Amino acid sequence: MSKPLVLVTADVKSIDGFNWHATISTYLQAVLKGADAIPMILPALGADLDIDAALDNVDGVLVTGSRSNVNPQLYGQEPTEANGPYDPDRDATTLPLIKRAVERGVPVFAICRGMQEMNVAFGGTLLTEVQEIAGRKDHRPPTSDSQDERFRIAHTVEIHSGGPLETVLGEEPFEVNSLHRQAVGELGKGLVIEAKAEDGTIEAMTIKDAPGYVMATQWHPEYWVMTDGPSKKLFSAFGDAVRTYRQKRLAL
Ligand SMILES: N[C@@H](CCC(=O)NCCCC(=O)O)C(=O)O
Repeated sequence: MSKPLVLVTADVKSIDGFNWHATISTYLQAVLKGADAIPMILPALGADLDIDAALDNVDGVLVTGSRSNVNPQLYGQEPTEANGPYDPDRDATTLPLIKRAVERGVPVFAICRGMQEMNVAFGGTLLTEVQEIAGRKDHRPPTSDSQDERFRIAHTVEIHSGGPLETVLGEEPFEVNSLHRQAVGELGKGLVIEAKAEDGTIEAMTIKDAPGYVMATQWHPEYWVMTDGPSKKLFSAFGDAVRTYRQKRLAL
């Protein structure tokens, strides 16, 4: 069978006076090598993009992380300069993309900002500056020029029993990296917690009764996908889901 195609979401970056639609190559490499699929960057063209037409031709969606934050207006709060940077074109693309992909049963894997977007897309809220909330730990990366250092293993995650994450990774707690200052607050409609950090931060989610595979992690399995067991298993499970979806899609 030919290789499955996976849409990878893009950030909008201003470079040399132009808007570029880009993502970090570790996400693309993880789709290519960890899921054995072809990554295709979906530009953040918002309402100009026909999301259903894009989804008609693919087998999965990877919603990437990003330093920008989801605009709080999208979950009923006020934007502030301190809470930024924002990326309105990305928000206008990823929120409808996630919603439609989940509704249609297209496999979705959402990472970090991607998981936060999934929660907002289904009506949930986000907490901001988690490190300032009583009882919470600092989930931000260290300041370093070394990405290996920034994506270092940072804390333990405990898996909720009986869910799809336990099916993929087993029941034992495991270690993850951590590069965020926001976190899931009130859960969106249908969202189910799959894992938490020791300080109660929601670390993984799926969606109850979704017609297709859905997984979201607050940590970054793409970064260590070639060397870390749980990261490998997560991308391999996503790859299996997109291959199964492709078989069905091409048989129609
Ligand atoms: N901005 C949000 C989402 C965090 C996220 O996706 N982080 C990826 C950052 C990658 C990097 O810093 O290189 C938040 O802060 O919670």
